[in-house]
Formats: sequence, C-alpha cells, structure tokens
Amino acid sequence: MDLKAYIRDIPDFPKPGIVFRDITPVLAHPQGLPTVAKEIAAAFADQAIDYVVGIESRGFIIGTVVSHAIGCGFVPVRKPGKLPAAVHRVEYELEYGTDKLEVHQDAIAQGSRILIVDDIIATGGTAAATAKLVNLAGGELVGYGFMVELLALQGRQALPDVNVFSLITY
Ligand SMILES: O=P(O)(O)OC[C@H]1O[C@H](OP(=O)(O)OP(=O)(O)O)[C@H](O)[C@@H]1O
Ligand SMILES: Nc1ncnc2[nH]cnc12
Repeated sequence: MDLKAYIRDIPDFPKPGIVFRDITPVLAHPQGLPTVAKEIAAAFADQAIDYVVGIESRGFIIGTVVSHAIGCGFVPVRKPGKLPAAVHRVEYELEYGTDKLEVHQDAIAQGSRILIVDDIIATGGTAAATAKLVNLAGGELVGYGFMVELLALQGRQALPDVNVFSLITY
C-alpha cells in the first residue's frame, strides 16, 4: 500500500506557517495500521525488543500496533498529570510550543531493550525527551520507529546514537 498517498497536508495548523501532516486517512484504511506495524516491526525484528515505548497521543495509536506485531510489551509515555503512580518527568520543546512528558518509575524492568515509537518526528524534541525518560526508568534504548519523518527539521540530530527508522519522509 502507498501510505504516503493517505497523508493529508493541512496548511497553517495548529499555527500559521506549520504544514500539518495528517495521518488520519492512513488510520481509516483497513491496511493502514497493519502495514505500518509490519514494516516498523520488521526493521527491528532481530533486536530482541522487550518494550515499545509510545508517546501520547498519536504515538499510542502507532506504538500499540507495533508492540503487538513484535510480540512485546507496551509502555505509555504521557502528558503531565495523567499517570497515577510515581513518575519520572522531563520538559521538552515542540515544533509549535513546549510540553512535559512522564513515565511511571516502575514501568520498565531494569536493562530492558526499548524501541520508542511515534507517528512523526519533526524537531526531535519529543523523541529526545522520551529517550531521557527511558534512561531515567532504567531501560536500554535500542532504536526509534517513526511512521513519518520531516527531514527539513533535522530531528534525527537531536536523538541519541541509536538506529532511527522512518517509513515515510518529507
Ligand atoms: O519532533 P517534535 O517536534 O517533538 O514533534 C513530534 C511530536 O509532535 C506530535 O505530538 P503532539 O505534541 O502534537 O501531540 P498529539 O500526539 O497528542 O497530537 C507528534 O505526535 C509527535 O509526538
Ligand atoms: N508538521 C507536523 N505535522 C503533524 N504532526 C506534527 N507534530 C509536529 N509537527 C508536526
């Protein structure tokens, strides 16, 4: 399936000057998520991943299907104040603002092999912050899987030196 044909460009959302890459038509296609999951899982098939860490909220949609395809656990990284038990917290910058992310302190067994999954890497701020959370929680970051990469923003350069896989680039 040609996934890129199912991504819509929405100009000036959520702020003037941002071209929002809308993945909802991919989600609506019956082969959309299965294709994304299969391809990201295949890229890390020999990496003995213990957990996919997915980032709220679009990262939950992609990350859970990838964890199912790999056959590993899923750990949610959430926006502040949503996780009920003790958390690690980091602050980070978005393409269009700042935010904080949290993970449960006991979410990851020490030394577990982690794949971080999100729908899009733009500036890389969210993904870099998530790597810090994985570190704080005691995981070993193996790599990143993204559905979309916005190359002009050079987000990869903000990430630690691990395998970064993206399915669709702009
Ligand atoms: O590489 P970056 O510049 O950090 O941007 C990428 C992040 O931005 C979006 O999330 P957003 O915060 O808009 O939240 P959402 O998933 O809840 O829509 C997207 O889902 C990524 O998580
Ligand atoms: N341009 C963009 N389109 C969709 N999601 C995003 N997240 C950060 N930048 C984005």
